[in-house]
Amino acid sequence: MNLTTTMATTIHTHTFRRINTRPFLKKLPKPSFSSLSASLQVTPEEESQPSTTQSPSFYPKKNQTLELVCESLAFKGKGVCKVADTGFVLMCDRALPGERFIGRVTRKKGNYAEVQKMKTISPHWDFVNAPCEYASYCGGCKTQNLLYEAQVRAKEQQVSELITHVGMFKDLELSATMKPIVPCNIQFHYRNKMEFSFATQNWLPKEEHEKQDGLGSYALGLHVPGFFDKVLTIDKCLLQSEAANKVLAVIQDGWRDSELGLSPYDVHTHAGFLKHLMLRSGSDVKTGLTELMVSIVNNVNTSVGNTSLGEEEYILYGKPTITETLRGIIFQISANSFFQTNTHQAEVLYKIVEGNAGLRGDGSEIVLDLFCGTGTIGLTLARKVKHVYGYEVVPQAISDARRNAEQNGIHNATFVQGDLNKISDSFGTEFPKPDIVISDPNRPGMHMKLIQYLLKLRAKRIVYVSCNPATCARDLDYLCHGVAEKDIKGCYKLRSLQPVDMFPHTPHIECVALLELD
Ligand SMILES: C[S@@+](CC[C@H](N)C(=O)[O-])C[C@H]1O[C@@H](n2cnc3c(N)ncnc32)[C@H](O)[C@@H]1O
Repeated sequence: MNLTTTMATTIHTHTFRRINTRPFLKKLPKPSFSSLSASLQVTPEEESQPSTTQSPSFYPKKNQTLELVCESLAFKGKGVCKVADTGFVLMCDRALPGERFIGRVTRKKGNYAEVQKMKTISPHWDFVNAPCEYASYCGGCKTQNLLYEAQVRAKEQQVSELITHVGMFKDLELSATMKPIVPCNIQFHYRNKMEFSFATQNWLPKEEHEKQDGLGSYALGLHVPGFFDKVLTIDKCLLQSEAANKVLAVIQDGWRDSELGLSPYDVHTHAGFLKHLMLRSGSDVKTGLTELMVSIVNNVNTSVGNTSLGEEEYILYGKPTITETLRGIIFQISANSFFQTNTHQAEVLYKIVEGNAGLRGDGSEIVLDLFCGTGTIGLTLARKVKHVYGYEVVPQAISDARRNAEQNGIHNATFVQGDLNKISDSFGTEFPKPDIVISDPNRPGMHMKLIQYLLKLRAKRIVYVSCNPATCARDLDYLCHGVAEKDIKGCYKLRSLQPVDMFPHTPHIECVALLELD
């Protein structure tokens, strides 16, 4: 039978306290990427050693080996190398700023090529030993052996480049608006949710073959980057809590037991039963209990895609939700609902959002909370405003948001389920004109229809929270400069742009942008 199952296990653990990030920021040196001049040596395919020939009209051949120096990190954490004379760009996974290495050209794309790292000649400037034994292969963390201060500098640099080149905000305009990145004071065990995949084949790096012998052919772990069918078995992830690691270890010990008859899902044949394991941790403020298993949820997913959550949910043990506390508000979250995965840094993020919202605090303003999830941002603002209207596509998240409002005694918040990519012309007639719009879309950013709606609405302030600086730059460009091909004029001014690091050791970057009517 092609029934595939996602098992979601939720556990209780500690809530982190918010820590002042300012003192750390002062210590961060300014980005210094421009001080490194990229060097590149070209090797003809037939020669085994890299040569020192440089061509001004360089265009690499597939399989060509090159000596390269990584200049900076691009979106998704790939290292950027450039040909000195022509600026031709080569992208290399796991190359870090300052690292000199031999790379092989694997793919040519329009105006850049992809390179695979073969051998490091000299390490990058800020090398540190990665504490995780899987760091060299796992797709979760890619920059663990880059000093954390250098990681955040690289992220800040990326945001600045995207907003200049994609967002078309000029350097001068940007220097007045872009703020230094807010780092994350907790750099390990910060994730309250991790998703692992089951697979029929356990991928092992060559040197690990012997060491891990005996694990069998099945795998439960994280995907090897770039391969939808290769999973690296791991029994401990340094990004999740120690409690979640204990649960993972127990499951690793037992799930291959043939008597249980739980075979992993096979992405090629679509046979098998277990597809994903999601571990979520929360905090129980009432009991203060930690490391308590509160629920096991079986989520049935009949799609053959890689989505982890499907159509039906069965509570196998315990409660349907876990509890989390943010900015003094208690949230109940069900397995299908989005919740910020770094609770500690979500506190920091939401404080920035509130600061940007610039609420008068006299209870007179209307807030529109787009992509509201379980209502987290709207509910943290509700006590200062007249009314919050939240929109979200996932029905369970809307039920959670309504229940969260009720349980926290908040009666001035309305949550509506709806797809913001498919808004009708009448969207917005059901609520009064908002003074402040909060928009927190997922990675694809905002649909053009929504952008057009916002440009017509002309709320005095938009706070745009983004987990993808590329689509954030695009949407800010539309809102501020308009969309020429559609003859739409922009009407906002970018007042501030604040990158926030929510995910140390990974390429992900969060940003909060403040737009005000021009
Ligand atoms: C980055 S999360 C933000 C959630 C919330 N603001 C928070 O901080 O917890 C993005 C949310 O947008 C929702 N979403 C994604 N696509 C959507 C769409 N087309 N229409 C409405 N909501 C959508 C997701 O389900 C998710 O809850």
